Amino acid sequence: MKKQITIIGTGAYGTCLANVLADNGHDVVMYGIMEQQVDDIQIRHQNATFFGDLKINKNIKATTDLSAALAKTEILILGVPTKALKPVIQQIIALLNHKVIVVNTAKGLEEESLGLLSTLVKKEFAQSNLLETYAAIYGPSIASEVANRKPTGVMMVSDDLKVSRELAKIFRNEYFAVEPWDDLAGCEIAAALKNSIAIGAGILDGMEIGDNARASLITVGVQEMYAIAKTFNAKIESFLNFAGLGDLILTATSPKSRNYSLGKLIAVENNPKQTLENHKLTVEGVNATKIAYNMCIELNISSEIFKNLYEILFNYKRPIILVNNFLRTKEEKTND
Ligand SMILES: NC(=O)C1=CN([C@@H]2O[C@H](COP(=O)(O)OP(=O)(O)OC[C@H]3O[C@@H](n4cnc5c(N)ncnc54)[C@H](OP(=O)(O)O)[C@@H]3O)[C@@H](O)[C@H]2O)C=CC1
Ligand SMILES: O=C(CO)COP(=O)(O)O
Repeated sequence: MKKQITIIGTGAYGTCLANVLADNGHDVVMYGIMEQQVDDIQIRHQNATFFGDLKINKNIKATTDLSAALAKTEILILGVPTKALKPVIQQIIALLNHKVIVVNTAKGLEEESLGLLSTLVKKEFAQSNLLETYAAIYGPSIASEVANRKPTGVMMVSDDLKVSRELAKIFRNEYFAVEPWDDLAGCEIAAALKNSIAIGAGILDGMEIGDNARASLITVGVQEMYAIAKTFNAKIESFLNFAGLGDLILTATSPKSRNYSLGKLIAVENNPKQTLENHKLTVEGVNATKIAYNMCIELNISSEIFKNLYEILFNYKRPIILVNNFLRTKEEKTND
């Protein structure tokens, strides 16, 4: 059945999901703050900021009027980065007058409470009684490939598998495979922390340390990610599926990933402070590293990758420290 879907944010991922959903015959309206991007989508059926002259589905509507964008919505997709979630939700609640299903796309964690984004979103909606269901979409899905209708596998995750199944049907098509799942904590932590590991992989590749080293870093990385996730009762199966392994492999190996690319640049320029100050793209892994580092301290988890990445990204230590330390296993440290 045709759904009324609103996408908040006219960024790369919001736009490619709008394309998937419009291809599936749903009514899609995008809300954006950049007039030029909104006009590009509404009038020229493209989003040149992210996808050059690629034409997107001409039925996608776009507006800078949030109230109009929310008027008929049944499914609200949050397509903004983690740091914008809270203010955006507050704006939405002030204008919304009926219940909605919320699907989050942001890959991050909550800094203040060292907690999950699902908890943050549900808490923000709690007083309003406007949240019907919360779900999130995770998996290896570089936006430009999805926009070009290249085969992609993702997971639709909520607390209730039945709800995930219903939502997955709305998104699924011949190029966009959507697997329903019910482990929000596991998928959220995997989705957020793979971005940090991708920065680490980029650093190693920028220093031309080798393929063995990259594979080893990814392996130790997934162990550190899962050690944190276990404390949230995450399921190992989440880490063996698109949200975990799939997205980690993609983001930690593809030059199309902004996290991986930032890591590479940090290594090549060898001046983390300057590289980070000059970098303007959305790179969720920087803040995720700070949160993971603090989680590890709080939860008493040993972590060479998050610790050394934190030193590089926040104390501007030289990237070589990651190379020197990431293979210092727990066993070795016990024998020190
Ligand atoms: N790109 C990808 O391949 C994928 C991204 N994701 C995740 O999706 C999330 C969004 O990423 P992505 O789309 O790539 O990011 P982009 O930087 O491409 O887009 C983010 C969009 O959100 C807009 N925005 C920011 N703040 C607000 C606000 N307060 N109100 C309305 N719009 C706002 C930005 O506008 P402005 O430019 O004006 O700031 C921009 O248009 C991230 O968490 C990312 O990790 C998930 C899967 C794949
Ligand atoms: O999450 C992504 C792909 O699944 C996008 O990764 P980047 O944010 O590193 O570009």
